[in-house]
Amino acid sequence: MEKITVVGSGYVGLVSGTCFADIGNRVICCDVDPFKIAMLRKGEIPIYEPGLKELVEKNIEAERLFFTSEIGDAIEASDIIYIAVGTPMGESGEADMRYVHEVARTIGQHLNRYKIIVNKSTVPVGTGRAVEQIIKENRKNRFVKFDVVSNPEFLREGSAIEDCMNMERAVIGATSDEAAKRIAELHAPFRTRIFQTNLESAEMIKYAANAFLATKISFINGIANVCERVGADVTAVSAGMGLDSRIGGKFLQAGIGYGGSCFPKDTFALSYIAEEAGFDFNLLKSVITANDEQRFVVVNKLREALGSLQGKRIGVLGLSFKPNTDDMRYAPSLTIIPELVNQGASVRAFDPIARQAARNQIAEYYEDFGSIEETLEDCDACLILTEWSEIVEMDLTRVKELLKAPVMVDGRNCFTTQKMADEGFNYYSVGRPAVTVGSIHAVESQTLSL
Ligand SMILES: NC(=O)C1=CN([C@@H]2O[C@H](COP(=O)(O)OP(=O)(O)OC[C@H]3O[C@@H](n4cnc5c(N)ncnc54)[C@H](O)[C@@H]3O)[C@@H](O)[C@H]2O)C=CC1
Ligand SMILES: O=C(O)[C@H]1O[C@H](OP(=O)(O)OP(=O)(O)OC[C@H]2O[C@@H](n3ccc(=O)[nH]c3=O)[C@H](O)[C@@H]2O)[C@H](O)[C@@H](O)[C@@H]1O
Repeated sequence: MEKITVVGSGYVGLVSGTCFADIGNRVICCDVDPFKIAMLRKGEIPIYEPGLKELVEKNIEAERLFFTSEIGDAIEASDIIYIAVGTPMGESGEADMRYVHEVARTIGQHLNRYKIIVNKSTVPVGTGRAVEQIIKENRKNRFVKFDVVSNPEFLREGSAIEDCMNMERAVIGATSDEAAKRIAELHAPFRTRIFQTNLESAEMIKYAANAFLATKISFINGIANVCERVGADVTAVSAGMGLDSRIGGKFLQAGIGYGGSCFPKDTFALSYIAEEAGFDFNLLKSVITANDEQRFVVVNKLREALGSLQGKRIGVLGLSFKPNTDDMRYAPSLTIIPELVNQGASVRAFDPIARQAARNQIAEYYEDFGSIEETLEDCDACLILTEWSEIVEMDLTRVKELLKAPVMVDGRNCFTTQKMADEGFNYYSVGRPAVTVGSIHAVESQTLSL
């Protein structure tokens, strides 16, 4: 059993802190936001993440998980301090390090005995060393020792607990072998692979992994754009490519580009890091530009389907950047909906969970509805932006009755073209031939084992 304090009770701090408690440690999650802490103490969860509420409640009850805004006291009471505060995008695309540095100062001021300081936030190379320096400058007793470890987080929103409990690997970079060993042992109940390296490489692995995944997405979106023009089907192309184990089938889903709290900011941050280091990372810059442009693919398809958007009413289904989260950070809907309005359309929109979060950001651009039925009534077209299960499983016959004409633009390729042809839709998806009522469709692709 380790005594752990997690500083920052946002997405990562709360999920990882709860998971550390669940495997038998005593964990104090703290935050500068007193309202967040007050909510958490009552078992109320400030974010939408499947299974998190139950796990928090279980560990509060078991007296393994605690919440406080007395950060100094929490640090003094623990032996391992995780830093899990935000590193948002700064003005020039760089990671804004002010919160990490502030926490390092607080840790220095409360370093009452040996501690291991572990950085979980996504940070530029050199941050571990900077944290070490800040703690040294702020500690009251220069004989009190400490180590700094980089242990980046790889969870995904929407499947965060599953990702944490069954992590594919834990990356650990440390200033001492003993500290690395102790953090590796902390991960033993997760039965995961440990990859130990130096501080700098551990910090870089996180950016490299996110940038590579973002590259895969922009690449397949580029292939999708070619597929449409030459009569190929990107879902078949991804499936066929993915059968090669050197490529792998994951993160090859074409659509409206990546969003969320991390890929957009981390690709910018890595591009900035490269530039500062004297390397013009053109490939990564193109990934970012391609992603920005991909948003507008669905707007163009709506124009293709409807002629002009002037005076048209569009029913948008899904607002969050992906299903199973209410996170609206860099969600494609934030760009697409205002563009529809700029082009003269009026927008009605529905999201099963992110309604409030979306309203906080772009309320002036659309009318918000509580169901798919209300949203689509009398619309000229339906536009899918997030593949929530409610949306993928909706009754298409009913959708057709609600719309003025059976026009659907699908930014997430939720349905097969065959199904939409059978249902009688004019269906425009990403990287696949458009379906128009009465058109003939080829047999779906399949893998045969001989
Ligand atoms: N959200 C995600 O899915 C993932 C995020 N990450 C990385 O983890 C880090 C944290 O991300 P999120 O949890 O999404 O951020 P978040 O914005 O949800 O939470 C950050 C929390 O830190 C608190 N905070 C700020 N300054 C503080 C201070 N001085 N003392 C105590 N608390 C303080 C804030 O009040 C906030 O509650 C970022 O570097 C992010 O890139 C890594 C993997 C996944
Ligand atoms: O550093 C982070 O914060 C996290 O960023 C991503 O996780 P997350 O942003 O929660 O979500 P993903 O499932 O990776 O999806 C990101 C975006 O890419 C899009 N995407 C994903 C996969 C795909 O094939 N195609 C595609 O367009 C999604 O719709 C979404 O907008 C990474 O997957 C995590 O490993 C990482 O820890």
